[in-house]
Amino acid sequence: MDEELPCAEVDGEAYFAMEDLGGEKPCEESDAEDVSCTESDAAGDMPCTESDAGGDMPCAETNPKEEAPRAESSVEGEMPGTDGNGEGEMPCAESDAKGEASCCETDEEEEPATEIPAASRRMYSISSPLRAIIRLRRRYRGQKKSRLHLELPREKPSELVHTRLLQRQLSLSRTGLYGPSVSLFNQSSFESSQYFTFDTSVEQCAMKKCRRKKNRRKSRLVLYPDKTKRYLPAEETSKAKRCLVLLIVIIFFQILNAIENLDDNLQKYDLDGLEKTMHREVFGQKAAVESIMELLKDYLATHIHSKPLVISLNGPTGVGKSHVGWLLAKHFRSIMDNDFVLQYFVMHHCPSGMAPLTCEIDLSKKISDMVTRAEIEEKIPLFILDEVELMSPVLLDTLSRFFEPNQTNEFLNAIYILISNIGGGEITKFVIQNASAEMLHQQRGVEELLSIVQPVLIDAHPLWKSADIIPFVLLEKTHVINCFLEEMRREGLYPDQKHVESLASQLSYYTTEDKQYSRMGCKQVVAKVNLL
Ligand SMILES: Nc1ncnc2c1ncn2[C@@H]1O[C@H](COP(=O)(O)OP(=O)(O)OP(=O)(O)O)[C@@H](O)[C@H]1O
Repeated sequence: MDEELPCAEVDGEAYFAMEDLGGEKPCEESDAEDVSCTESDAAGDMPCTESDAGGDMPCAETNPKEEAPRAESSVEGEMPGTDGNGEGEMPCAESDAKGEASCCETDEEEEPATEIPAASRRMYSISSPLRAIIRLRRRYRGQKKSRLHLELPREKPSELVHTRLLQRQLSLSRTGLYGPSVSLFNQSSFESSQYFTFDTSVEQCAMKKCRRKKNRRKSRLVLYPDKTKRYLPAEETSKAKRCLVLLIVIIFFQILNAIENLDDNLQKYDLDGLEKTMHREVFGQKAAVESIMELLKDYLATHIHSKPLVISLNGPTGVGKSHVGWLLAKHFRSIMDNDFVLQYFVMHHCPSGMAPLTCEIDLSKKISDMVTRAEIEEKIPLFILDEVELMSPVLLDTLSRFFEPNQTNEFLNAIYILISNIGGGEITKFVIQNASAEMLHQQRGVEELLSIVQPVLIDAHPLWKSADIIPFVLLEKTHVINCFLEEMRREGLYPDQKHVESLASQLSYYTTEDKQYSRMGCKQVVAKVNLL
């Protein structure tokens, strides 16, 4: 028993220790130790006997795939020679009976007959309970090994082998079964061999995993720095901001409403219709008509003004100033009531025999009453003052006070049309001198003409400083013919072209190189037609 017990304890470890020392030691070498071979067979988890049976498998082949089933079979007690032989007999006999390539059967065939009985005898000499303990211990170790494989599933097969070899080396060195030389060898090889590196790598791997986890936690902390809030700031509702937005919206709608009101005013006064009428019935004064309509459109676009609109129609006699006055009065009377249009003729309303103070009071009363009524009804009154050149300086002064901007609103919302032939001589001279040039009917010519006429008017009275001056130019012969045709149609006469031309030729003209300008305009046309 002294020799058998160590053998029983050594079991698989002794065998693996020999493998480690010898590298790939064939089974015959391990079989040289009878006990180890027999125990391996008895346990059924040692591959050495199989390699012996095959004769070509090295003993170092510790294929886990082959070990696992053997361990299971041992646990289940299906190993031949133990469970099959219930009396504790060697499994070899039953294995032979079944015809299976059992390990012991192979040993018996290959090993000398003298050695087999000795080994069998030693094994048989161990009592059945002891062998059962040995078997249980081996099964437990086998299960432990298989558990180790499951714990390291990603390791490569070669690395697994090295790991197991290292574990067994350490086990051997602890037990001291192979003496101090073996322990020393294992210790030195463990310290200097490549296995140490591998083993360390396993630990490093575990360390790296731990570090990775720590890093992950740190990275999460980085996402939420200490001085940063970890929640979205609550939106503060500012009342001032709401009020500002409301104010902007109100202003926007007021602007929109004002724009619509502008269109409403233009439609209310039908300025487009007025413009068409003016272009149709006023001859030779295209620039003047356009200027008048532009001023009216600008002023009548809104009801709020800083000063009244004062338009001064100036030009020589008979060119259509009063005619335009009549057309404006007719149009605005058709749009508004007669109460908001005043035509003031100086020779008629303030004759030469009347006291200037009376004319002043009368004119002031007429204007004040009309603007007051117009303000109540939100309308803009129109004052057409003709023959202004005949007004006394006192009346002009009175009139000028109504043009000032520092007044109440009702006086600011009014249109004054001043008709006079003041500056007519300067306009006639300018037109004759520039007859050949086309600038007369262009903006540049109008501006130049204004620069001549305006000083003359302001010199006559300062009220023209606040007036928009519209110069009426001389009418050409073709315009005079049109005046005849229009007047004959108005009187119901047949407009014979040759007759009209002969009538027009009876008037006097300013003759230039290629044009004829009527000296009296169309003033004599009415009288000539009345003679027909
Ligand atoms: N440009 C014109 N287009 C159409 N008709 C005109 C034109 N000019 C004058 N007439 C006709 O001649 C008549 C007299 O013209 P109007 O009274 O307008 O002249 P005026 O410029 O006012 O001259 P005055 O300064 O002497 O009063 C008008 O009744 C009108 O029929």
